[in-house]
Amino acid sequence: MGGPSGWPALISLLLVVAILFFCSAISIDEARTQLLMREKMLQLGGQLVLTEQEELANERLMALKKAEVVQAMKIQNFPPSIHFFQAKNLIEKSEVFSILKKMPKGAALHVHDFGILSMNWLVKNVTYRPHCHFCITPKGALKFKFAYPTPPTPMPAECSEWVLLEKYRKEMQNVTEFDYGLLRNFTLMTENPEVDYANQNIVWSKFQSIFFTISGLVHYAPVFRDYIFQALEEFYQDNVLYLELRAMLLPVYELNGTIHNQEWSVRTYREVAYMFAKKHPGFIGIKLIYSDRRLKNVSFIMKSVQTAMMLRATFPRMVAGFDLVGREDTGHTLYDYRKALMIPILQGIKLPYFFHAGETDWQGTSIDRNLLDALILNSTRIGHGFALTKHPAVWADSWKKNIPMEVCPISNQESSSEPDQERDQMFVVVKKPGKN
Ligand SMILES: O=c1[nH]cnc2c1ncn2[C@@H]1O[C@H](CO)[C@@H](O)[C@H]1O
Repeated sequence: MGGPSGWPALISLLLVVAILFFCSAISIDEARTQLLMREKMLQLGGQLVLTEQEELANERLMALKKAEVVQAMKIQNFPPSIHFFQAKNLIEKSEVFSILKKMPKGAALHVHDFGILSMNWLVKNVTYRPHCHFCITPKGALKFKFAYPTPPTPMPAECSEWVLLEKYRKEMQNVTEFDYGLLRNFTLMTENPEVDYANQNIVWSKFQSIFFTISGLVHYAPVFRDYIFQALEEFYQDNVLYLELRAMLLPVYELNGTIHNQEWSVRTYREVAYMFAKKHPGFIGIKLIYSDRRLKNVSFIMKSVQTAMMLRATFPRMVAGFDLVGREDTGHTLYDYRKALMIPILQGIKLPYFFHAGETDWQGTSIDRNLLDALILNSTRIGHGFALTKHPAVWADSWKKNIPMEVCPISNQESSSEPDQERDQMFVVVKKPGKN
């Protein structure tokens, strides 16, 4: 009997269904909003409360960022997901980057003495100074030396005869091309990183040869001063107001061959930073983390630890502590050096450590255990540390002990053969253990 009398029932049934449908739709939206809110709170900086003005600035920045992401999706080319050497040009064109460049950074806490400025300055400024000589080692590496008169020819096993660069350039047809060639010798930059740096041995070997090559330029006393000043200038342009530098304090030389000691170098860093601060409002200063190479035998490292203690006692406001640098995978472990690294504590002297540790993919090896020893030796901070994700106990304790990780995804990408792996681990490391 489904006559007209059945209509109201049908209509109410439909109404119930419609209400149920909309209710569940609303609850889906609500649930999503809630989840999104929770995730936002868990994000880095998610609990920051912005002022009205900051909110406005954030909205503008996020709008620009979204536009860049949309564009990247369209052309399927997203700079953070490609190799830095290929992405650098794109990054430099980004409006978001130009804003980030101006924003206050505070401090740069992990930089190395030899890699703190644009290498083009070395080519265009330093190699054009008078008395600059070069020679070529049997392995094809360039070596530089400022000297007057031209130094005697080295042993053939060491280097070719010294060539005065000024004279060499005068006789050259294409100086621009030569200078570009120099620049290629001073940086890792290449168009095909995946091909040119097929494994980590190749990239680290080029990396070391760059430091070898520029060393003779940077350690010439008049250049050394200008080098520090120019580096601070470049950081200041990026709004970095304080730096802690890993410095090996290698001998600095004068034109007549006089060689300066490590105290001289620390004093020079101090003088230049002071002079720089006078001319640049807001600049705070620099500190040095005296560093030695983890290739050396334990007896040498014992001496370096003592040097670090001496330098810190002499320059307590300039020398922050000690670190070991160089490729972790092929170097000595912190455990190998335990006798040296325990010297300060056994003498009741405080020498803060800033160890590179966990800059390795080789899980379960003795190198991978560096993170354990960095923690046990109370490292003030840990350099890189991307292996931390494989050490939940160390991760938890370093969080408890307030030991920050100094992260640099671009460095990890450059020194790696699997560009994205370390970078992805890095993003996890900056979070609290066990959190997303
Ligand atoms: O990311 C790094 N990990 C370990 N050592 C490094 C890194 N970058 C530079 N150096 C090392 O620091 C010294 C110059 O101060 C160089 O020996 C170089 O190999």
